[in-house]
Amino acid sequence: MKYVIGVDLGTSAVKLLLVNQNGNVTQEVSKSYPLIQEKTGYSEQDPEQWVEQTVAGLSELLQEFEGDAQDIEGISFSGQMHGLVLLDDENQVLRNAILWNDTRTTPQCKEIYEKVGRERFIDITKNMALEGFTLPKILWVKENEPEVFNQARLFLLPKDYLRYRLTGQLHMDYSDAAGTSLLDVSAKQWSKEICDLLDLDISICPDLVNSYDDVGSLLPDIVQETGLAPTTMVFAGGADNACGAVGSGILSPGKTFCSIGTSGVVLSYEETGDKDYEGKVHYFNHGAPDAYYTMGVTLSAGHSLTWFKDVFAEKEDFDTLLSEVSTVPVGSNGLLFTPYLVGERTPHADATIRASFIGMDSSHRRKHFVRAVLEGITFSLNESIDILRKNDKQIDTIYSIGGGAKNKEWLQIQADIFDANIVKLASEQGPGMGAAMLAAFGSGWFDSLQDCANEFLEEAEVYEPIKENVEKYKQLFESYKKVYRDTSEINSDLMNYRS
Ligand SMILES: Nc1ncnc2c1ncn2[C@@H]1O[C@H](COP(=O)(O)OP(=O)(O)O)[C@@H](O)[C@H]1O
Ligand SMILES: O=C(CO)[C@@H](O)[C@H](O)COP(=O)(O)O
Repeated sequence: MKYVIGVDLGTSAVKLLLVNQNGNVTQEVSKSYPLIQEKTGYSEQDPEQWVEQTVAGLSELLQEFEGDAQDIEGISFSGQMHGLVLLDDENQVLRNAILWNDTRTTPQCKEIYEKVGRERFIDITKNMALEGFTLPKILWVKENEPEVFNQARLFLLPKDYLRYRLTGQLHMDYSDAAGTSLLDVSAKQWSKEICDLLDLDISICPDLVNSYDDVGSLLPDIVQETGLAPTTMVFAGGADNACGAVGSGILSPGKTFCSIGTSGVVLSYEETGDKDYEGKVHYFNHGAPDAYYTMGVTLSAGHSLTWFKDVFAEKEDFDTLLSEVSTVPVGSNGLLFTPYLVGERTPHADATIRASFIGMDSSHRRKHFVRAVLEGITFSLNESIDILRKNDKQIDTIYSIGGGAKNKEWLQIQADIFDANIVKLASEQGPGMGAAMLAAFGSGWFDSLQDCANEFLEEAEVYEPIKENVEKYKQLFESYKKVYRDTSEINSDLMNYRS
């Protein structure tokens, strides 16, 4: 039997999947690393920890692997998007990586619009200038840490740095490059115009490759440390959402997924890169050949539930915390939650907004808060679905992936709020599976990613919307949307009290 490995470099952990030629996940390893949050709005990680934990995870995987290491033909990567890794002329990391959920760069986003022009910027990058994206982070370092910036020769994204440390080769794939705000998304090339207008040397941008391209082999010391074979081919991989799309079969028009990980994403396949969504949703290059996708992002989706658990139920696991959700009625007895713990992206690009519980009543118990958190996260994702539907997308079936797809009640809540059939796949590890599929396709096992999806992906369960709940949620969604409008000014005042 032959195998491939999918490495998903997530925000909370790196997850490794060993997948055989039939698409079965035969081994899984997960290794976590911390976030570094020095101030409100800051979110960083030490790239060295990504490398250490991935190498440790690969060694563990290989120790337990009963086959011959040479049977593992390929490895590829899925990575948390947008994170800035700056390298000097000896390819040494210059500072901690600044991550996708770091929102310190509001002034730099303004500067981008001032110098490039909002319309022109969206025309080239197909996206708004958002705090989480990479370009404003580069400008922040340039302005705030000139001694660091002056040494910077190249920037990479998280999984590209990890791959560099495993292979010694420097590249970035199109799907991840699309999230930097420096790529001309339709033309698939770095934008010299944006670099020039912002006084950046275009040589800071790495060489571009396809997600399924063979980019070299493992370094001898990595082979030795992990037990992998030197013959294992390394494929570039892609942005976690592009890989999630591959790994849940979003490979043709009309297909949509909802992913609830640390962030939450609603993503839909696009055949071309030339539609005009005016930046209302993200519009990026796919991991599949010549394809694109649109998506809306809830910054704090699973993160809201994790936050609630850490603060109010530290010692419980998610299954215990969620065990009473089905005993709470639709609408959590009048308790509403908005998941803006770290600001928001879609539909409100707003780094200042913060979360709310509205409607607290002395009858409410912890279980009401838990259901309200699940409903609030799902309402937020429904705002993205709303935008896509208003742009003539037909969304009647949604593939649900990520940690949030582990809970049956939550899957039913998704079906009822989205008013769509929710399909849970046999593996909810979309991005890791997508990375493995890129390695399988790159290794020549299949003629196309679609053929690979036909072989690898299996629908496990379908959740249908319950009419009565759909109606109740439709009304509540209108109240949910008012919370942003009515709390944004208060939250902006409260900024003065945050440190
Ligand atoms: N058993 C569970 N039931 C419901 N939600 C869960 C469960 N386990 C984890 N989650 C949610 O999934 C999130 C993690 O999802 P994951 O896809 O692993 O994230 P990431 O790739 O961002 O690290 C957690 O933040 C949590 O909210
Ligand atoms: O910023 C985005 C997408 O634009 C996030 O989706 C990140 O890519 C990280 O996601 P997770 O760690 O939640 O998977």
